[in-house]
Amino acid sequence: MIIAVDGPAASGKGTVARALARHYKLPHLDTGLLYRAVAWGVLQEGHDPESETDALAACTFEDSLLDEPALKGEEIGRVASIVSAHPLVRATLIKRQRNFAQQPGGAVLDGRDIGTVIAPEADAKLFITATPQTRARRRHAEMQKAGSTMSYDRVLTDIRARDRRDMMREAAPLAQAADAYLLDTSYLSIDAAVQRAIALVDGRIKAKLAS
Ligand SMILES: Nc1ncnc2c1ncn2[C@@H]1O[C@H](COP(=O)(O)OP(=O)(O)O)[C@@H](O)[C@H]1O
Ligand SMILES: Nc1ccn([C@@H]2O[C@H](COP(=O)(O)OP(=O)(O)O)[C@@H](O)[C@H]2O)c(=O)n1
Repeated sequence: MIIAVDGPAASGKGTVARALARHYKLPHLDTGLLYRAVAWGVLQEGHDPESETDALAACTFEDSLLDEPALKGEEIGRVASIVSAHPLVRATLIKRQRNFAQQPGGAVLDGRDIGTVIAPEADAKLFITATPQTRARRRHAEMQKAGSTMSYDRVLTDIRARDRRDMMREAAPLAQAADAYLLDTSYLSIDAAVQRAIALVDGRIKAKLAS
């Protein structure tokens, strides 16, 4: 079974995807980490994220880089959204994601284009969302815990800028697949969001078995 989980920054898609993977005993891939790894490589070299050639040169990296805690930073997320708009960067990272999705037994993947491009054949697709203010509050709390002093207003501005960039780009923009369930987590606790996601996936499995 392949489960595709997409959505904007700090919507809770990673939290839901990890919980689904645990529940259905499936491997999970946070595909945002791949773009973050490219961003990391570009910054390490002092290269320009707006340059497709520079970004492409950072697409070859060891899997171990994905465990690097520094990839989680907000600045890396911002640069990831710049490098991820380059079509050749996306094309280079596609195979890795498709191989993961198509492994025997299935997988859960979360990102921006899983239901639309990476695994359009997924058995269940969720599009997780929340208001920009809710997402900024969550990201701000996370950052404060990690020692950041960035203001809530700045986090909100950055989230809106990232939404715009991810939705407006030509290559695989952030979009809800036509057959994805929309799950708005703005007013749901983590537990409630996870229970709702499991119910939606169970419903999809039952419908598939019955058809
Ligand atoms: N429904 C929710 N209610 C409150 N906090 C949440 C909820 N879902 C996720 N969070 C918190 O918000 C932050 C961002 O969640 P995460 O799953 O990493 O988002 P994403 O993967 O979409 O960027 C985390 O600190 C997470 O614990
Ligand atoms: N499948 C994906 C995943 C991430 N990305 C890009 O990578 C950036 C970082 O993604 P992420 O999922 O790690 O970011 P958060 O939602 O966790 O903040 C996003 O802003 C997207 O521009 C993408 O283009 N396609």
